[in-house]
Amino acid sequence: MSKFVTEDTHGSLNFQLMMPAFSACCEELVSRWTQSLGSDGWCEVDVCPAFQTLTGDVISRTAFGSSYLEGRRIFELQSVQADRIVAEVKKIFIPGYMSLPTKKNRLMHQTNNEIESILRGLIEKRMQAMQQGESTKDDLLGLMLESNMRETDDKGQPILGMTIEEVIEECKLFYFAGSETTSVLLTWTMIVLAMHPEWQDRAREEVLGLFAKNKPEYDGFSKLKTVTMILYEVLRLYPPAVAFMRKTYKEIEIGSITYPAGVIIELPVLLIHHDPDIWGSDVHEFKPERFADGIAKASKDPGAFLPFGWGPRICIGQNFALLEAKMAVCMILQHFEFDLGPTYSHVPHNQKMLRPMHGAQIKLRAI
Ligand code: HEM
Repeated sequence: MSKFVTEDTHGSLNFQLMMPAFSACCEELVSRWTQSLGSDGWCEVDVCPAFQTLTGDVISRTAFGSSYLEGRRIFELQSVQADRIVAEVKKIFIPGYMSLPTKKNRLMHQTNNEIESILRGLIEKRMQAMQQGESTKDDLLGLMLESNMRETDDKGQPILGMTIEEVIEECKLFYFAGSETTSVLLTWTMIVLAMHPEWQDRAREEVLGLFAKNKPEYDGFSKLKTVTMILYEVLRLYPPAVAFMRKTYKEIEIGSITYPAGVIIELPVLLIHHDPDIWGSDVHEFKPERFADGIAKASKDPGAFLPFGWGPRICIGQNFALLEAKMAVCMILQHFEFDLGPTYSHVPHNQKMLRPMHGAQIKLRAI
């Protein structure tokens, strides 16, 4: 469980302060794509890696402020590490195997050490700057360290605040949980809007009506009705996390079945999101209008929309992710119109997360 967000700092994240980080990263993306346009005004990009860079940069900037370039390396290493873990999970599970000194396990250990040493360096630098009164606490790292330093100041040692080890774990968790998920959401949004030009036009009309070609403002985001409906419908059809698991800690009855303690139960989000008894016979169609009156009224069961999980472990980054996604969608719609590339084939595939198996080739044209 995330210690940082569940204890005293919960709620002190000021999203408005994060808007410059969101818009700076999105501006870089728009400018990279603009530079790729050919003489005919079009370019084709695989948006999967482009959005991975974008969301990694966003976490980097919001977590580490001006040190975000150093944070980028952590993101690359975490991504490699996640691929290795997924490959291991697919094998037959032998208890204790991961601790054996195999070549792969040694490599994973080395990568982990590298990630931790970059984080430790960033943290030490920041702590020194904070002690000298030079640094702000506007980013996630600053907030976490402030919690750490406050407790060490008052009591001489970190009792209730976060220890450095916990800050490191928290940074790793944010990278892991926050960047791949949001990049997958953006990837499917581009694909679906390329497949449904009528919704692309409606969304662009809304964005231009609110912001014209200016930088999107925080206050305007709450007025984005069409874009919000589109993002929800994308999260319903293509939830990045297709399932989540829980372990019973005591005997429990669910439905008419009694489970003993220690049983792992999987909640199949993808299946629930595609159940015609809950969503209606048009369940497989892209119909953002089902969210016109909000999430609770979109289906027969108000609790059936689960892209961010549910209960005490629900995603703590959901507002962050939706704001980031809105910023990216708005800026892309302001600058480009887009179609599917000729090589795109629609094969949703669950590898770590629900992704397009053969990439997301999109043709863009500046407007
Ligand atoms: C579209 C984007 C996202 C999706 C679909 C998503 C989905 C989820 C889901 C399903 C869970 C619950 C897992 C479980 O119950 O076992 C979760 C947890 C979590 N998410 Fe997200 N997430 C997204 C973005 C983010 C972002 C941007 C951040 C951070 C900035 C983040 C941070 C976390 C953390 C720290 C947890 C663990 C919470 C805890 O256990 O206390 N997520 N996310």
